[in-house]
Amino acid sequence: MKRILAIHTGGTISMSSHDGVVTTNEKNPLTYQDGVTLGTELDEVYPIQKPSPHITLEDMQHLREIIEENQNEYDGFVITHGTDTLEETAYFLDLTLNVPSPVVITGAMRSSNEIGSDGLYNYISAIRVASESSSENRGTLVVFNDEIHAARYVTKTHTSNIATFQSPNRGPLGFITKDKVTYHHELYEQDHLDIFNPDIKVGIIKAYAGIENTLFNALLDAKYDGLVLEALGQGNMPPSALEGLNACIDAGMKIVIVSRAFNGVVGKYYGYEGGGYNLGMRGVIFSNGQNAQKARIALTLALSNIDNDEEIRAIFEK
Ligand SMILES: NC(=O)C[C@H](N)C(=O)O
Repeated sequence: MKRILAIHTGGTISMSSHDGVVTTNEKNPLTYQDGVTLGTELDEVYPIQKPSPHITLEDMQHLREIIEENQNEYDGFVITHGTDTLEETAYFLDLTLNVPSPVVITGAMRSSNEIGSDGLYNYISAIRVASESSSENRGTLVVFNDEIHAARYVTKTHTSNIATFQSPNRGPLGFITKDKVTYHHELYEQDHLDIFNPDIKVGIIKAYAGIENTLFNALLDAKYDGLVLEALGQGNMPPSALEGLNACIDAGMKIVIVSRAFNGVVGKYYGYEGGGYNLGMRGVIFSNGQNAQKARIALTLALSNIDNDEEIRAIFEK
């Protein structure tokens, strides 16, 4: 029998709806007493009880430590989590953990007492995935609505639909049916970034037509170490913000560019003022496959661990 540790952290999966308003419960009502019917010995702990917009990088580090401390006692780990920042926690754990056992995160879009609540179903699916030997050495997995996604690529795509978690450009790693768990993608090579330095500050700025320098100057004044820039299209910026952006580059702030567009790649493509080619020639890093919030997790950890520019670049430019 596989030994599974479920770590509950809060989120809608632990909440209830009253007169149409979803509220937190002081005590998480989520539990599954019948692990044995899934062929598991299930232990449940409740170290955090927060809606996921309240989750911090320190909470993510705490979850990592719980898993590392218990890695010899359990064969797999399940985390239940709010969906708003679930992908950030999943990616933080994916980058920092170095354990072969499955680590599976899930949550719910409908709270515990709503009709069609997806919480218990997703939880049981996550326990099943965490109990499978084929889930080992795959990094952190996100299980939702019968699909298994890689932490690196998955994102929340809908504010309320239960099929919200998708991996744009990639698709799921596998799926869950009534009788089995199936993977149709092979393992992918994971980065491992051991140290989390809570003093590293990385912000996100989203580009828009006519964006001003002020946002960049604010990060500069607050001495941010890094910036993830959600640029336009294939990685271009309006000229109106170039003075601020260049001041950040000159000050040594590490800049990673992702796109405001949902699909496709960024890179040194356009040679006009503010175009990606020109920005690339100034040394910015282009990130493909990660959205801004996940590039921020990766850049925070990269700056915590590495002081070599090319090694940092290699984390993103795969
Ligand atoms: N579905 C959810 O869990 C959303 C909720 N606001 C949370 O992330 O905590």
